[in-house]
Amino acid sequence: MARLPEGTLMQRAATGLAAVCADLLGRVYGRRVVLLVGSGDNGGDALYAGERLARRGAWVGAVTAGARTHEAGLRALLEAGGRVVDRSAIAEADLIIDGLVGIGASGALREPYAGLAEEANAARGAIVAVDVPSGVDASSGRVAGAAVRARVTVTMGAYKTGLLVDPGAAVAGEVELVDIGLGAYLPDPDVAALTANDVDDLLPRPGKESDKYRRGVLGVAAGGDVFTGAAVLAVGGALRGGAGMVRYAGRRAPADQVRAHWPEAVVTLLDEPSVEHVGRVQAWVLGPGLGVDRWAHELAASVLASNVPVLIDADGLTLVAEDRGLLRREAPVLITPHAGELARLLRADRDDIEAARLDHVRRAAAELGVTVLLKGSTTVVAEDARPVRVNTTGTSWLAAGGTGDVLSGVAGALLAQGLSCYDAASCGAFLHGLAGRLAADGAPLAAADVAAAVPAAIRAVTSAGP
Ligand SMILES: NC(=O)C1=CN([C@@H]2O[C@H](COP(=O)(O)OP(=O)(O)OC[C@H]3O[C@@H](n4cnc5c(N)ncnc54)[C@H](OP(=O)(O)O)[C@@H]3O)[C@@H](O)[C@H]2O)[C@@H](O)CC1
Ligand SMILES: [K+]
Repeated sequence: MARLPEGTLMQRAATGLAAVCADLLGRVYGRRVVLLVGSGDNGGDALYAGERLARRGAWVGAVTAGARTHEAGLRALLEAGGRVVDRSAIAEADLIIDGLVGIGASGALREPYAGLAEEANAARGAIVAVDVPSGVDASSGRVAGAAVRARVTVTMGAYKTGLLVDPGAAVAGEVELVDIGLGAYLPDPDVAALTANDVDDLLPRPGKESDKYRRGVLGVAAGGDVFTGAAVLAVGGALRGGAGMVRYAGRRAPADQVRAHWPEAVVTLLDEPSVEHVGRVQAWVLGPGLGVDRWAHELAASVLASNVPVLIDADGLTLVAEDRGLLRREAPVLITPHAGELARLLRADRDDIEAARLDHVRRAAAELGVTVLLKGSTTVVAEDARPVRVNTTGTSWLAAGGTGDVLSGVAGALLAQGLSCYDAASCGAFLHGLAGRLAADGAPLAAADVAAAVPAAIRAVTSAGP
């Protein structure tokens, strides 16, 4: 293992932390920044970030809470013009950096840490927590006593479970990950998250020799007489997600709608509930708006009898919840339930799933032997023996009808282009969440807008650069 010079990781952490603070302040020069500094390296991160802000002209004061203080960090802050102050400075700060404790903490915050956390919460300045909000247990999200309530948490190297699970998640605010270049050396964490660069690396690109077949053909078995729109949205997501070609197979009403909206799609009108004569595809999306009648059940059985990966969503999930035997197949399966659909599949209680999403998504992957993308306020992807991938993009505006159908199309297109279920699900969720943010831009969105914004999301991750 290559060794990094001592302190390199902390310097990278501090640089990322200072950049987020500067963004939040807008103008750094002349602003008042107070550092809450505990006795460990979490305090060291805060001191070095304070040094950087002081060099840019901020007034920076450190409130030291422990019996010891990170010596080199304190020296750097003082040399840059910062100072040690008493706790009365907290109330006047424009920005408070919480470097009391990070992953080295154990149990409820002791004094004077707990009191400092309460004073920071009561102050007018925005709080940026270093690594985790002090008072939150990094490995579980448990809060045993006082805890800092952060506007933003800047976390180092990897997402900590405690930032993703309530009550920790509720006080973490927006979570920003700083890549400190540790990835390869960290022990396999049990949760992980893709960055824009990761998605850029994973996304398939058409090469010179690509034709529409080689780029990947996606079959879509969706839509019924009642929900024709679901088929239109899933096909739209698939076309924007980069499928070389989309074959739609279904009944008259949705087939007419798909044809009208997407002349690019190849539409097969099904007389029988079978996809045997639809032509070759590299993957299927099964279920959005399909219905749950006998015909839909037979069509599901026909799709699942194929030897290519299948993404199952919506009514498709109701069908397999009633007949789990359908999931017994050789080729991979990706399911994309929300909590209610997962509750039916696991014969569990919906509220229990909402309260412990990580546990349930892991359980579903292990018990059903499939890859699981659990939709919700935080979308998570699980596959047996892999870390759960937590999606960091997205917006609450995405809680709108039809957005799930678009996600099915996008993730299905990635499956058809050769990504594994695990990568297709997590890249699909990332792009869909980003497309949602771009489409919403602070206002309500319609599902079709999300599909339309997928290419912009792909351009955004491609141009993010290393
Ligand atoms: N790992 C890495 O690669 C990198 C890590 N980095 C950073 O280092 C952080 C981890 O630093 P760490 O290990 O020094 O522990 P940390 O969280 O500062 O706290 C430990 C101190 O807190 C105290 N304390 C404990 N419990 C307490 C309580 N309930 N109430 C009050 N006090 C309590 C305890 O003090 P003691 O009891 O010994 O007096 C102990 O000394 C990490 O979160 C990240 O920010 C980055 O620089 C990048 C690279
Ligand atoms: K902290």
